[in-house]
Amino acid sequence: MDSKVMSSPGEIARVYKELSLYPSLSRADVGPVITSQYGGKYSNIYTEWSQRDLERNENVKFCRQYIVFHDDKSVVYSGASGNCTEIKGEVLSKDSPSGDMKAVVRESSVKGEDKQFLEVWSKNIKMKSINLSALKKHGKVYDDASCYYLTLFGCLVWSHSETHLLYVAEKKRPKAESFFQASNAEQQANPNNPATEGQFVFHEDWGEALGDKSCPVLCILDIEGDFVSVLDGLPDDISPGQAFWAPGDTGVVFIGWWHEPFRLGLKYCPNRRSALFYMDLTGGKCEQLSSGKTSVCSPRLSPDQCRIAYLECSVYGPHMQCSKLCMYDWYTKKTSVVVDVIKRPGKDGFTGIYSSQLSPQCWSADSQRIIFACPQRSRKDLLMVDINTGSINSLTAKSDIGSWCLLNIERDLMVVSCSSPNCPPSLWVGFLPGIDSQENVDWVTLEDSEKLQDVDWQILTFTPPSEDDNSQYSNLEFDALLIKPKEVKDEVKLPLIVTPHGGPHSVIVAEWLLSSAVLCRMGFAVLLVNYRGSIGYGEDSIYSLLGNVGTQDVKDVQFAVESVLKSGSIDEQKVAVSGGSHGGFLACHLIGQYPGFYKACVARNPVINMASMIGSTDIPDWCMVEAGFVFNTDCLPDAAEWEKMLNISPIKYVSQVKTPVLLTIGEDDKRVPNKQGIEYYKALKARQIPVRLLWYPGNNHSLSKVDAESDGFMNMVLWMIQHFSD
Ligand SMILES: CC(=O)N[C@@H](C)C(=O)N[C@@H](C)C(=O)O
Repeated sequence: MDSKVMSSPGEIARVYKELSLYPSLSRADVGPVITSQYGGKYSNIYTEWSQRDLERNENVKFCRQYIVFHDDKSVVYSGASGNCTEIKGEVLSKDSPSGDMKAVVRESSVKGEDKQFLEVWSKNIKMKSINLSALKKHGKVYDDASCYYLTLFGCLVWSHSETHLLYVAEKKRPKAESFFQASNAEQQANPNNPATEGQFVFHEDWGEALGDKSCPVLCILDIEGDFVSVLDGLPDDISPGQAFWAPGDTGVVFIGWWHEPFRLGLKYCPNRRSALFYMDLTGGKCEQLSSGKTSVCSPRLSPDQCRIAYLECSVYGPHMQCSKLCMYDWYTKKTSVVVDVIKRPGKDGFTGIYSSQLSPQCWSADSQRIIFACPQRSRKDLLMVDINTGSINSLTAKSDIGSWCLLNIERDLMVVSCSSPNCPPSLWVGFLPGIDSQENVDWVTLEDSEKLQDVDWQILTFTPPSEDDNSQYSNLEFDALLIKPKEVKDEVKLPLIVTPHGGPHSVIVAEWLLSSAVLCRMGFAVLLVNYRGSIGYGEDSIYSLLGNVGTQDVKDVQFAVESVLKSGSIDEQKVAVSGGSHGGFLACHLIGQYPGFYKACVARNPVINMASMIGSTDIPDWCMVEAGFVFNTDCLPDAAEWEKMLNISPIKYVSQVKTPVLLTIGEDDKRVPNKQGIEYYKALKARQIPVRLLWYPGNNHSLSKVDAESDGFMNMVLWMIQHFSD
C-alpha cells in the first residue's frame, strides 16, 4: 500500500516553520568562579544561539546566561538567569579573563554610513568607544570569530594583563578612485607619490564565503593609551589569523597561511600550507614555530601557559584529512605528536581526528589532557587525550545521543551541545573527572529540547560487494543514516529520499538536521550515505576515493539504496535523490548511471564537469586531487588529465538521463561556479528531459540565506511529489 505523504504546500510550510523554530548553539563562555556570601561557588555561563526567523528573513542571534553552582567537581545547582536577548550589531565580543570587563566590536550606522567601533565595557559603563573606521588604520574587522567552528582568521583576545586587545582586520587599501578626480590633487602636485592605484585593481580573496577577506593584518588596541597599532614585521608572503597572546604577553602567537603564488579557497579546506608563528613584541622578531611544510590550525595555550596544542595535516591532497594533534613546548621549543594519523581504526574503535577547529578552550585544568569533539564514523563523540601517553578515551561513546559538540571547557567544567536526528540541540554541562578517575561524566542539562516522538533513526553499516572492493584499500566499510517516521503500518511503503553528502571528504553525523526532520514528518524516509571517502572512518577510507570519484562513491550510494529497498519497507517507485556540491555531482551521476531508477533529482550547485570547473573554481587543486592527480600551482593539467576530469564527471552520462532534474543555483558561488549548473541545464533541455533551474541572487555555495534555504526546500519536495505521480 502507498503511504500518504503530505503534499499541500501550505501544510508543508507550516511543518517547516514549526521545526525551524529550534535554535542551535554557536558559543558558550564560562565566567570566573565567584563565591557567594553564603560560601557557595558558582560560575556564569554566557551562551549564543542562532535561529531562523522566516518572517524577517534572517538568522537571528540571541544570548542567554545560566548560573552553575558547583564544588569544582560536580554541579550542585544550575538554571537560566534571565531570558533571551537578541544580539544586534555586535561583530565580536569577549569578556576579559577576570570577568571585570567586556570588549565588543560593533557595527553601527552613523549618518547613514556603516562604521565599526571597538568598545570596552566595565561594570555598567561603556568606558571606551573607539571609532575604528575613522582611525583609518585598517579596513573592516574580521567577523569570522563570532562562532568558533567557523573561525578561519578572526579573533578578539584580551592580553593576560587585560591592558590590550588583539584582533584581525583587513589591511588598509589605497582609495579606489580615478587618477583624474579632484581629490587626487595631492598626487597631481607630486606625481612621484601615487595616492591612488586607480579604481580597477583586482584584489585576490580567500575564495568561497571569504570574498571580503584578502590581506588580514594583526591589530592591537592599547586600552589605556587609546591607541591602535597594526603589527608589522611579519613575513610578506603570509596572511595571519587565529592569534592569541604569548605567555607573559611578550608577543603574539598566530597561524600564518602562505598566499603566494596565489590564494586558494580556504573554506572546508584545512589543507592549505600554513605554520605557527610567534611575533616577539619586545624585540620585534617574527619566528616560525612549526615546519612550514604542513597545514596547521587551532593553536590553544594550556592553562599553565607551558604548551600550545594544535592540529596538523598535510598540504594539498584531499581537502579534509585525518589530522595529527601536535604540541609545542614553549620553554623547550620542542614539538611532539600527541595523536598521530589513523589509517585504519584499531580495536579501541578510535578512527582518528577529523576536526578542523578545536573549541576556544580545550585543555583540562591540570594541563595534562585535551578534550575535543570529533566525528567517529556516523556519530560525533567527545574525546579526551592524555598528552603524556597519547591515550584516548571517549567520554560519550556509550551514549544514545547522536552528536556531541564541545562548546567550551574552563577549569574542567565542560559546556556541550547535543542533538540527534529526532532531538534538536540541547545545552549540557558536566565536570571532567580527575586524571586517574574511572568515573563517568555526570551531565546536567541547562536547556533541554523536546524529542520528536514520531521520528526514528538508525545507523546502517555496509560492506561493499567483492567486485566493488578497492584493491589498494581493501575491506573498507561505510555507513548510512536512515531516518524515517516511527509508526508505519506494516502494509505501508514509504517514499525514499537518498542524500549523499558533499565534500566528498565530509560526513553526515547523527545530529539535528532540519530538512530530514521535516521530510520525516511529511511521511518520507531519508537515507544519508557516508560512502567510502567520508571522514571519520580512518585515513585509508579518504584516500580510497582519490581518482575513483564518479564510480566508487556512486556505487556505494547505489549499494546502500538497493540494500535498504530489500527491507521491503520502501516504495521502489518513489525513490528520489538530492545532494549539494559533490553530493550534487553524485545525484547527477546516479541518474545518469542508473537511468530511470530515481524518479526525481534535486541538485544544489552540483559539480557537473570537473574539466570546465578547474579554471573557474577557488579550489582548482580539488579537481586535480579528486581525479587522482597531484596538484601543483605552476603546472597546467596535461591533455590526459583534462580527459580524465571530463570522463569522471556527470556530464559524460547526460545522454542516459531519464529523471526530471531541479537545479538550485547560487549566483555568487565561487566554489562550484553557477556555470556548472547552467551547463547541465542546457544539456538536459537539449535532450527534452524535464529540468527547472532556480537562481538565487546574493547567495553563495551553501544557499543558506533563510529565504534561499526555505524556498529551496519547498521546491525540492514539491518537485519530488510532482514526479512521484508521473
Ligand atoms: C571542498 C569542497 O568544498 N568541495 C565541494 C565540491 C563540496 O562538495 N562542498 C560541500 C562540503 C558542500 O556541501 O558544499
